[in-house]
Amino acid sequence: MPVVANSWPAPYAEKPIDATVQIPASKSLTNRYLVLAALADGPSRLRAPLHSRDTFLMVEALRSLGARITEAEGDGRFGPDLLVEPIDPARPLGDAGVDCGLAGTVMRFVPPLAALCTGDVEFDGDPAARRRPMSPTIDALRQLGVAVEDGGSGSLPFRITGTGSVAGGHLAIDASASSQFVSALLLVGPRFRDGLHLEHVGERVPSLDHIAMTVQLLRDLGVSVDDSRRNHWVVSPGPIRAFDTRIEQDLSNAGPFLAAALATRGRIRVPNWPASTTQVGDAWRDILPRLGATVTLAGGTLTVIGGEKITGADLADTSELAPTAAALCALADGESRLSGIAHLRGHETDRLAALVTEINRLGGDAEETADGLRIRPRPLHGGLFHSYEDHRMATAGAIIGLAVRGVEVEDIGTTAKTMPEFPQLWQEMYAAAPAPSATEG
Ligand SMILES: O=C(O)C1=C[C@@H](OP(=O)(O)O)[C@@H](O)[C@H](O)C1
Ligand SMILES: C=C(OP(=O)(O)O)C(=O)O
Repeated sequence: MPVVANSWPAPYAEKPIDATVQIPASKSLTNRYLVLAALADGPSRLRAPLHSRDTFLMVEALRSLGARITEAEGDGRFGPDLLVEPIDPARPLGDAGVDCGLAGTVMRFVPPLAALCTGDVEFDGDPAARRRPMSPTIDALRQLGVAVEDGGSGSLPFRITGTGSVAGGHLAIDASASSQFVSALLLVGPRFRDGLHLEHVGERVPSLDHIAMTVQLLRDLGVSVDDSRRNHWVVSPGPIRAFDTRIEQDLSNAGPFLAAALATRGRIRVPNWPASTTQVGDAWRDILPRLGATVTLAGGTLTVIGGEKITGADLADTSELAPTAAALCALADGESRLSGIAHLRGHETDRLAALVTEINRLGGDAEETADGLRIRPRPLHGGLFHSYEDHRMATAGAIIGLAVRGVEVEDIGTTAKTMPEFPQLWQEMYAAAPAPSATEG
């Protein structure tokens, strides 16, 4: 029986798990392609896209700005394809409202798009969304001559009044709190009259891989982007080509499943691993061997085999992979340092504080550093792992629960943000493990 309401007893693996898993599509790719389709020069199709809370919120946001989005039967295991007819910036909006939920991609990517429309758009989100950094977006739009009413808060909620066009040109922002401030403006930049020369001023920009993904997608759709100068991005004005594309599975969300190989000394296979990709989750191929796993990519299948033990490691710039990596480090037999992730304090929750609190609650030894975490080995025990409305905290708890008896994860349903199927897929993976023998456990 669960120890508290709304808690999920994490499956504990008596034996090594040996399973093949299929992961739903990438949130970052799906939501970028949705925005690009809404701005494209004709109708587009997303094949096998992600269907999760964050993509649902994006679809609804784009519909409220006038995009027509419908479903069509496809061959994806996790839901239908999406057909998108672009927005017409000249068509006046009625009273439009955008619910951002807790989705960074919605709260950062949609406002510049609303600025291109004609009319008022009200933005709000979950209570936790009001705590996420937004002022670079608000400042950027004002620099571009767009009216934004935020009551002086610099955060959600706010209202944008679009006039149907944005001149664009040079724009300086501080994107040190999130790469999404850069990606958001680049995605819309080709539709500004003069294009966009975006300059970052401030501490270093985090999650650069996500900006590289944005640049690559724009180029793939015929947009000229010059990113040859550090902290400068120049986007030429011009059309965004309509497309018909298949969305890769989410390699970041593959992480918790791959981690199961390390946590249980097992073996996990993920087929259809892309041969080349812009997803940050491809970095699992570098990270997991440093934690003691053997990783091979052959015939399009990534295979991860857990070692006898998880080794500690120094891992830099793990971005959204950090909570998964931290869960493994909490199970390691050596010290680990995760650096370059100070900005995780502004994610779904303050992830550095949350990880330290929850790992230590289970008996672990984790502490915050200026820009990350230090985790030392100490035996863990069962208990309640809080998820803070954060999908990656919930999956971190599930990973620890594989190796530590009696872990319960509070609100596993929060995984619906990017992977509503998580509890089912986790159970399927677990059920694929050899049954425990009568003499053990
Ligand atoms: O553009 C994107 O799709 C994302 C960018 C990153 O944001 P930050 O730069 O805030 O880390 C990442 O952590 C987030 O999960 C998704
Ligand atoms: C930081 C994340 O999400 P968001 O897109 O809401 O920023 C994440 O998924 O780890």
